Amino acid sequence: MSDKTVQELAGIVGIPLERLLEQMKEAGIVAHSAEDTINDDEKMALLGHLRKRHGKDEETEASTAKKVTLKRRTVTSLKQGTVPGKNTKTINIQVNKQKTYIKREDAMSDAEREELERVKKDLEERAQKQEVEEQLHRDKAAREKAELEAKQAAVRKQEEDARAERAKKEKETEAERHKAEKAQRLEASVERNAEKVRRQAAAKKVAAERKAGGGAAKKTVARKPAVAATGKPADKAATVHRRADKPAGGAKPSYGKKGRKKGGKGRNEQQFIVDPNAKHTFAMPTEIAAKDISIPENIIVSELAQKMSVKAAEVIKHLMKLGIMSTINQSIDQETAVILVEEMGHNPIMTSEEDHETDMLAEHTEADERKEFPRAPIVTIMGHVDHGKTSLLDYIRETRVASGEAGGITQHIGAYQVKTDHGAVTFLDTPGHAAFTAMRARGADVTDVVIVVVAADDGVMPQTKEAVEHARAASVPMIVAMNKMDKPEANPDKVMQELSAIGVMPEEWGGDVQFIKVSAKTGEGVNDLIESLILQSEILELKAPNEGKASGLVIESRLDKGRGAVATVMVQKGTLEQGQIVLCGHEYGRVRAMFDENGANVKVAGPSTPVEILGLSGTPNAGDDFVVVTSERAARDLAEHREDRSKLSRNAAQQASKLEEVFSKMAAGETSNLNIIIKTDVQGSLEALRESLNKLSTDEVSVKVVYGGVGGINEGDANLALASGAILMGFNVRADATARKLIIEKDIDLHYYSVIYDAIDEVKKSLSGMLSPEIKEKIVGLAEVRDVFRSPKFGSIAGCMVIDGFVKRNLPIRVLRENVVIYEGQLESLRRFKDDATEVKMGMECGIGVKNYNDVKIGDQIEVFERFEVQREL
Ligand SMILES: Nc1nc2c(ncn2[C@@H]2O[C@H](COP(=O)(O)OP(=O)(O)OP(=O)(O)O)[C@@H](O)[C@H]2O)c(=O)[nH]1
Repeated sequence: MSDKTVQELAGIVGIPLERLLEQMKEAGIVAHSAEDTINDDEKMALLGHLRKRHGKDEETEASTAKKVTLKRRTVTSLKQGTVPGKNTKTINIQVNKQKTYIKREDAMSDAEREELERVKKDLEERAQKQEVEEQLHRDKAAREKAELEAKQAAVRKQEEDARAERAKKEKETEAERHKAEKAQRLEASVERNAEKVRRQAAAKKVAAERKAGGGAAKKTVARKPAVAATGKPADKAATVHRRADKPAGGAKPSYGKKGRKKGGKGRNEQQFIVDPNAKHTFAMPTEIAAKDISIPENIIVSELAQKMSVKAAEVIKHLMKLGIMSTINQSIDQETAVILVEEMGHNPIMTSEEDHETDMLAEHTEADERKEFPRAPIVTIMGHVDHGKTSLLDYIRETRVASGEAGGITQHIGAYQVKTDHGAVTFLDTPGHAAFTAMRARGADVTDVVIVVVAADDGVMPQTKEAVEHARAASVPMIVAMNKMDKPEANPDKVMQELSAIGVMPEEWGGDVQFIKVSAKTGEGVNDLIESLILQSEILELKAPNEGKASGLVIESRLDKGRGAVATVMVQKGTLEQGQIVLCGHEYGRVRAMFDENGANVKVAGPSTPVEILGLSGTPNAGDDFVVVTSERAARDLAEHREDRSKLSRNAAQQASKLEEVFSKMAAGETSNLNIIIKTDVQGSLEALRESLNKLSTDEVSVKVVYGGVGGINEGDANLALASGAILMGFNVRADATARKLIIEKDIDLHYYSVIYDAIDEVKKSLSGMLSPEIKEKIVGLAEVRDVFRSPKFGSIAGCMVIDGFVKRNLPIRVLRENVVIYEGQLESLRRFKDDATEVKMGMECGIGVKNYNDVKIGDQIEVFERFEVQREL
């Protein structure tokens, strides 16, 4: 190692010159400037000093071995000799090995050592610095924590103070409220007592006056001074009135003998201030207090009035303002009621009857949180006429049911269950689309799977397509049964082709519909069909709870002589037990007895089981739901509620057309809708007219026959025309007297026709705005046939009474029987008391001879009319 200047050493070690000089100074090495040299000893001395300063002992350091020498000696023996075991010589061979390990440090160059030292020192300094920093950090954290805790304590204290303050205030307010209430009560009590005193005084006065008037005046008058003489009552009266700041005499007449007695008994009267001038007044409310009025789907006018605390007449008046004529017992729909309630300054709250019913039902039925288990599929068979639906059902029933159940089939009910090795299948024995759609129309989707039966010898027919459509519309999976496979002409491929053409793709062709070849005659494939049904139900994962109260649907019902109402129900959930109370649509009752499809008495029925039940109050409709409820009373209430609801909705439906019409007319204008009511003499004309008129609808105008019927026009027809804003058309029929009155009164548009073409032509022209001058008929008079005479000259002569207008000779007439035109012709003779007459007025009798008509009868009417031309206005 060579000597180096301080400057060079500082460069090597990598520390500032000043610092090195300082450290050298501390180590006792004399060096003043950068140019001073520093030898090896001095360097070592400096290093030793630095180590010492950093807590390391030079000696210890020095004492640690810098070199380690390992020595090993091995001795081996070698035997020498010709004959083994004799004259042998052993030679020992010793091998000495020595290995010296030198500590790496010692092997370092000075520069490297210095470098190492420098790094060490640097690390040490950094560690020191870090320690100081950490200490500072710890101090800071401790300070912050203390501060935070202090703050939290302050906040807690503040909160506690606020709470205490609030509690104090509440206590005070409560005390004040109590005080105020007490004061109020006291005041009210004072007022009540004062009122009592006033009333008593007044009553006494009246009594005294009456007595005075009835001869007892003397006595009363005589008593007065006596009372005054005692001083007592007078004093009391004086006390009372003194307090009221009124002269004592004011109350004098009120105190007779009785008054004194009373005064003596009850001291209350003296304690209160009485103002005889005070009057009990009633201030009329000046504003309507808006109420929340709950409005169901339909509400009776009187009920609505009651809810708003007004008279029904008031409600009717407001309805009139809205253009609605109603009576007190009429039901109005929710929409109208809402408008009305708002008009009358209240807040309408719409409620749904369904919600109400659901709430009512929920109280008495089972909440649906029950555990579900797999159930049997419910199957409907559909298909074209004569394709074998009934035969297939019969085959299944006969083979399965008869073999499985003792006693065979004794009874036929609308559904039955067959048991198979793989599980049960329930068949709805109502083949055909009508039953299926009728159930669906009632919202009863009871079917899980549809079997579409197609005769393999016949192929896809119109009703097959319809069946497919129905199954699709109901989103029910289908299985195709290709029936009559026993027939030689059976062609299943054709069936598959035809069905796939309408989108029913067989599984074997890559579709999702199972096609099964069966024969209802031989039974071939029926097992496969049932198995595929079971498979389908497994795919559908049909499940239902089989415990708890039952619910389901009515399949059919009938009235049986001796047994009363009999309903076949399908249990969908839970278990139905004999003796339970059921609600079935609008009917209810205790299940007196239950029978299965074989007529065997059963006590319980689980999901997918059809049973016949006895004990209902009436026959429910197919598709009605049934539920088991807790009590007969609840069942009756619910049944009545449902009955009311349906009545109300029937009423409302009748009215809805009227209301709708009012609004739609306002919104769409007069020409957008042409409603027509037609009455005809025969059904054939009605259908022809209805069809032709409905076809006249265009994009701009919709022609709608809102009602059509056979027979004369009656009051109901006129009312309906009024309600629906419809025109009335009589085809060879006439309006009766009451209808006529209403028609005239309400200015209803009535048209009579005798030729269908005329009716259609007129409507068509009026729609296209091409109205030609109109030939109008005016009925000028009406005579009623009271007697019929035979005249050799004129044939039958009708002895009539003119009941309306006048009858004039030479005018055309019509003969009406029960308001239906039976003859149209000419008046041939008109006589009054054997004299010819030109005109006979209302209220007079006359004899009418009708040209070429001899069939007139008592009770007929003879209508006299005239024709004239009217220029149409567009
Ligand atoms: N050969 C043969 N004839 C069958 C088969 N299935 C039904 N038939 C006959 O086909 C005819 C019609 O059968 P139904 O069961 O009445 O047919 P359906 O579809 O119920 O007829 P509707 O009730 O009128 O719609 C009857 O004469 C049955 O005997 C079958 O698999 N093979």
